[in-house]
This record gives sequence, structure tokens and C-alpha cells, in this order.
Amino acid sequence: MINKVPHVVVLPGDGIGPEVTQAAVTVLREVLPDVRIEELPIGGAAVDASGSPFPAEVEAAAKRSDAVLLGTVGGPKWEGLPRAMRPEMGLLALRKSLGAFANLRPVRVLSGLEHLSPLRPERARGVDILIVRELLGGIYFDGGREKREEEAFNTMRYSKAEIERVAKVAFWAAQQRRGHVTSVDKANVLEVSELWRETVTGVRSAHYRDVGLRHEYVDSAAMLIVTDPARYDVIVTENLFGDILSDLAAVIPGSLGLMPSASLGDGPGLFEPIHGSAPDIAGQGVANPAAAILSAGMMLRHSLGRPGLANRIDNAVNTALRSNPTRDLGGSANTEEFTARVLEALVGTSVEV
Ligand SMILES: NC(=O)c1ccc[n+]([C@@H]2O[C@H](COP(=O)([O-])OP(=O)(O)OC[C@H]3O[C@@H](n4cnc5c(N)ncnc54)[C@H](O)[C@@H]3O)[C@@H](O)[C@H]2O)c1
Ligand SMILES: CC(C)[C@H](C(=O)O)[C@@H](O)C(=O)O
Ligand SMILES: [Mg+2]
Repeated sequence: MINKVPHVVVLPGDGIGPEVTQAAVTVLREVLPDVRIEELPIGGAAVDASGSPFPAEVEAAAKRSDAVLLGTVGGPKWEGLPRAMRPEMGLLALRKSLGAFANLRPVRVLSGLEHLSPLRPERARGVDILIVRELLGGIYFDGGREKREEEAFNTMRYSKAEIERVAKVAFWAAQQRRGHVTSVDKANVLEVSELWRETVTGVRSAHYRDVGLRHEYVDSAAMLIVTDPARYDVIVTENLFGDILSDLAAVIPGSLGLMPSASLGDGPGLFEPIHGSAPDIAGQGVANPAAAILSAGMMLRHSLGRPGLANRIDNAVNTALRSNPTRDLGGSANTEEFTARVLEALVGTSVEV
């Protein structure tokens, strides 16, 4: 537990980012009244304010914080800008700057909430998967345009050290859970996946013989995640596969609005919902804030040493979802009403366990 007043940098970003972040901050302040919040722009909001999607003062604040809570970045307004000025580049730069190489994306169907899933209840019930997505390497960071802009490339490159460090996080997480890791790759075709597979196997043999390991190809894993989600405990995979598979996995609980994340590594942790800025609903006050609120919970668990408060938030979100979810899940609560329900449920459970 952190004894000093926790300092959290909040970066609401664009689109529904500010709407869901406001909800998460309200909940955070409710459970941790002395938290010090420093709010700054990132992404398109920062481009508009200062001409850069990741201003130097935001980087400095994030690095000296105890944790960073981010909303979402991007939107049609900034799509035509040169690459370096795009909101998404700001987010990638933030992740790099914090050394946040392990992105934990839990996929959970909380008890009694199977009806929110489009899958048959017997498939959705009890699903509890942790996707560990490598976040600082692979195809995201090595690309360009050539031949007078008429060719373009992105290279999926990994070093053994990059694979080892994220594999260790996955095996460690599995030890706290049900003791099984599925490593997802494309080793039947890609050399980079061959190295991935060899390295993950080596990490297990050297340090984690108590954890089960299975390898799956990403194409068949994409099918199995929705047809047989119960087969998975921890999934570890590279950056782009993890990005795609985690949005796919959002189908299991029923909405992207239920998918929080924690990005951990060398510096302060970064906590953000996995969804985007949802331009189609931004400004209407109807976004589902659950993923952002649950991300604040992950922050309490992973960076602020307060797992009991994180459990309280999980339970309160569960209660609010049972009573009346947001529109994306077939309910009628707007963002404010849903958040009010979460706060109400928190008041009913003031004991930290
Ligand atoms: N981490 C991030 O900041 C992040 C992640 C993904 C996409 N983006 C950016 O967001 C923009 C829009 O991308 P997109 O449309 O492909 O994906 P998106 O995740 O923003 O939206 C996909 C669909 O899911 C819905 N949705 C997403 N979050 C929701 C929520 N909390 N409540 C209710 N409905 C929700 C949207 O309304 C939309 O119909 C792009 O600029 C993209 O680059 C940012
Ligand atoms: C916006 C984009 C850079 C980001 C990613 O691809 O990592 C998003 O899709 C995510 O899943 O967090
Ligand atoms: Mg994504």
C-alpha cells in the first residue's frame, strides 16, 4: 500500500474518453477521497491545445505519477493529419515512454450476467480469461513508406528478451489464477512466431514448470475464443494479435464497454478501457463507463496497493449491470445514471476486503 497521497495523472483524451473518464474519476474519488488528480490533455485534445498528441509536460507528469488513467484517443477530426500528429501516435508514445510492455486485458462474465452476452448462456457463464498482450514491440513500431510513397511496409520484429519479459508476466499471472497459459502465434508461417514459440516454451521450462502451456495458431484461436472460451485461462500473444483478439473477446461479456486494461512494465502503470473514442455516440452521454471504472479498479489493484477497493468496485459495477445496463448492452441507463448506480452500490459495501 502506498502511504503517501497517491498521485494519479488523468488523461481523458477524445470522443467518449472524457465522458467515461469522468465516471471513473468520480468512482475513484469515492473509494479513495485523498487521491491527488492531475488532469491533462492527450491525443486530439492535446493536438488542438498545443500542436502535439503527447506534449512534453504530459510525459513528465505521467512519469512522476503513481499511475496514469487514460480515456480514449482519436476521431475523424484528426484522421487527415500527418502521422506524427495523429492522436493514436500520442498513445503509442505514452506506452513506450512508461515502458508499459505487458497489457493485461481481462475478459470476465461476472456471475449472473450471462444474459448480457450474445453467446448462449452455457458458453458465456463463468468465462474468466486474462489476455496478456505484448504492447511495445512487433509490427506497430517498425514501418514506413517508400518508392515515392507507392510502397509501404510494417515489420513484425521481436527480440528474445522482449518475448521473455512478457511471457514471464503471463506465467506469473497464471500462477495466481488457474495455472494455464495459451500462447497464440502464427508459427506455421512466420519466423517471428517461431522465435515467439521457442522462447515462451523456454521460459516455461526454465522457470514455470508448474504452469500448463499450450500453443495455438491465431486464426484458429480467433474461432475458439468465441466457440469455446472456457478452454482459456491466460492467453499471451504479440501486439497486433492481442489488439484484434481482445476486441473479438469483448463479444463474450457482451460489449467493448466492459473491457478494462492495465499496462505494466518499467514505470508507472497505465490504465485504460480497451475501446476507442466511439465517434458514433460521443457527446450524447450514453457511453458505457464500466470499462473505464473497472480500469480504475485495476489501477487500485496493480499500482496503488489497494486490492480490497478494487474488489468493491468490481462488485458495485456488477450490481449496476444487474439493475440497468447502458444501451450497448440492451439497457436504458445513460452514463450518468449508470455511474450513480455504481456509487450507490459502493456506499452499500463500505468494508474493504
Ligand atoms: N485506446 C484508444 O484510445 C483507442 C482504442 C481503439 C480505437 N481508438 C480510436 O477510436 C476511434 C474510433 O475507433 P472505432 O470506431 O474503430 O472503435 P471504437 O472502440 O471507438 O468503437 C467501436 C464500436 O463500439 C462502440 N463502443 C465503444 N466503446 C463503447 C462504450 N464504452 N460504450 C458504448 N459503446 C461503445 C462504439 O459506439 C462503436 O459502435 C478511432 O480514431 C480509433 O483510432 C482509440
Ligand atoms: C488506438 C490504438 C493505437 C490502440 C492499439 O492498437 O493499441 C487501440 O486499438 C487499443 O486497443 O488500445
Ligand atoms: Mg484496439
